[in-house]
Amino acid sequence: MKSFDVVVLGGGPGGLTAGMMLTAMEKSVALVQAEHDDFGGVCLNRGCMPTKALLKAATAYRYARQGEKYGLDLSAGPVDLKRLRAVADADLDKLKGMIQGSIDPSPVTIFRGLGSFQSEHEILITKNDGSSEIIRGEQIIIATGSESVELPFAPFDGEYILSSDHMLKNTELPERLLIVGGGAIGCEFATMYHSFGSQVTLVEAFETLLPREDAEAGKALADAFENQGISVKTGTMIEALQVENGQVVVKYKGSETTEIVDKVLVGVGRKPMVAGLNLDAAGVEVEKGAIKVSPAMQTSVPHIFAVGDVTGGLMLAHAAEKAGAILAMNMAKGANASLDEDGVPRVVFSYPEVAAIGVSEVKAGMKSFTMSPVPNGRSVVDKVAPAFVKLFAEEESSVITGAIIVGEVATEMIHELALAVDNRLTLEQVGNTVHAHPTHSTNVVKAVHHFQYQA
Ligand SMILES: Cc1cc2nc3c(=O)[nH]c(=O)nc-3n(C[C@H](O)[C@H](O)[C@H](O)COP(=O)(O)OP(=O)(O)OC[C@H]3O[C@@H](n4cnc5c(N)ncnc54)[C@H](O)[C@@H]3O)c2cc1C
Ligand SMILES: NC(=O)c1ccc[n+]([C@@H]2O[C@H](COP(=O)([O-])OP(=O)(O)OC[C@H]3O[C@@H](n4cnc5c(N)ncnc54)[C@H](O)[C@@H]3O)[C@@H](O)[C@H]2O)c1
Repeated sequence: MKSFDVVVLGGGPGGLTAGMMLTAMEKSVALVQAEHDDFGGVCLNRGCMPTKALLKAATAYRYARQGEKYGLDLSAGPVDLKRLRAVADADLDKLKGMIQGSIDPSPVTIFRGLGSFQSEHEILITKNDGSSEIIRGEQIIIATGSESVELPFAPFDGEYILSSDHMLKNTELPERLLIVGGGAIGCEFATMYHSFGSQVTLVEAFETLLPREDAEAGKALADAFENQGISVKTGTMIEALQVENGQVVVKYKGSETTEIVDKVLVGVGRKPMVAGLNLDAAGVEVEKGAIKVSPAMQTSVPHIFAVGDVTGGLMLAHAAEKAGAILAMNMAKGANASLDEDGVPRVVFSYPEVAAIGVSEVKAGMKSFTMSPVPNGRSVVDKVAPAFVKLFAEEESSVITGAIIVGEVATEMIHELALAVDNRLTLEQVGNTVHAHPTHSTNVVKAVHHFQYQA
């Protein structure tokens, strides 16, 4: 039986980062990746990157259709999703090549297949062709990611009731698309398909979109969506989705009216990928569907660790990657460091974009300030809505503890506030920093100044 210092299950941002760092620190590492994805995990194969490639096409298409606004005569024919997907695939191939380029020269040992526990040190790897082998790890990292959650009354069928995985393979533009769930997936796909020309209805159970974020920002996003023509139904639950004659009949809870759509995307969250791991064979405990870990990512079995989406919490690629790096250092140096989730930016690539850092509500000893969106030079010539900026700070010290921005390039703008939160910078320090003209970021400094001088 082949034996390694560390066996890593899952080659997404969390597992790949941890595995490659441990290899660089001269551990013998086996990286086990299921055959249905290439290295890069959900993020590269069916998450962050294909969605962002298609959202870029959506932005280009939106600009082309609004050429007149800029004094341009542009013509935009209908969208061919097959062609867009082929372009996105070429991007993904480049990115996969870059990952492979870092794996190839490294001494890491690759296994392709599904890993599962045989005992607390042994992993069975089963390939699609049925062949299998068992390897041993002195230590083991579980980094198997997550999978889409289904609606109990309407399981995925891949044709009408779709997960984000299905939606990314879809090559037909639905005339009417219902999206269930106003989280990151719902808002990004609403932007994508609305831009491509579908009639989109976005349904969220809570009263605001992105309900884990600040409610005012969620409302600002919903208003922007409504102004564009996306139908947003917050505080709304669906009772039934019935496929009839090639369409889906949508029945809302507490209402007699029904709606007919062509396809439904269900984006109601993701759950840790623990199925099939045979965790009982190793005695690894699960809590609320996620692998139970200490802040330093140790499971209930001391030599087994878990990182990324499979641990629940923030399901973000950069969080998994950073946690993977911390875990690798912990394992190599016997340390106990943990990921500070307050320092992880949370961004949504909708139109407008939403980006947040740190706290999302006023806690004891804190104050907040919401700046009404004020047009500036950049927003006027770009012909876009000015950024909504909300800031949170400690009452006494004025140290910035959180921020949320809704607007053009918010996902880039957030990083100065991430630096502020991470380094306990004050409103004064950020306010004294000269911001280039004309940029959207001048609204951040304007918000800081208003916050400093408010009554
Ligand atoms: C549509 C969509 C868009 C997203 N967009 C963004 C974004 O823009 N920004 C962002 O930060 N995050 C985004 N995310 C979330 C991001 O993809 C995840 O948070 C991130 O990929 C988690 O990394 P991970 O390493 O924990 O797991 P994953 O990336 O899920 O990787 C785990 C890998 O392990 C493999 N695996 C599973 N079980 C086994 C097994 N038994 N044996 C071997 N291999 C196994 C899986 O096939 C997978 O390839 C998006 C997610 C989705 C679904
Ligand atoms: N840009 C990004 O970083 C990005 C993009 C896409 C996905 N992701 C990650 O992927 C994960 C999954 O995304 P997601 O959007 O599916 O999950 P999510 O948890 O972000 O949002 C799901 C939403 O669905 C709502 N919901 C749940 N059940 C519902 C129901 N029956 N009817 C109506 N609404 C319902 C919830 O209230 C919630 O607002 C998230 O952790 C997210 O962070 C990140």
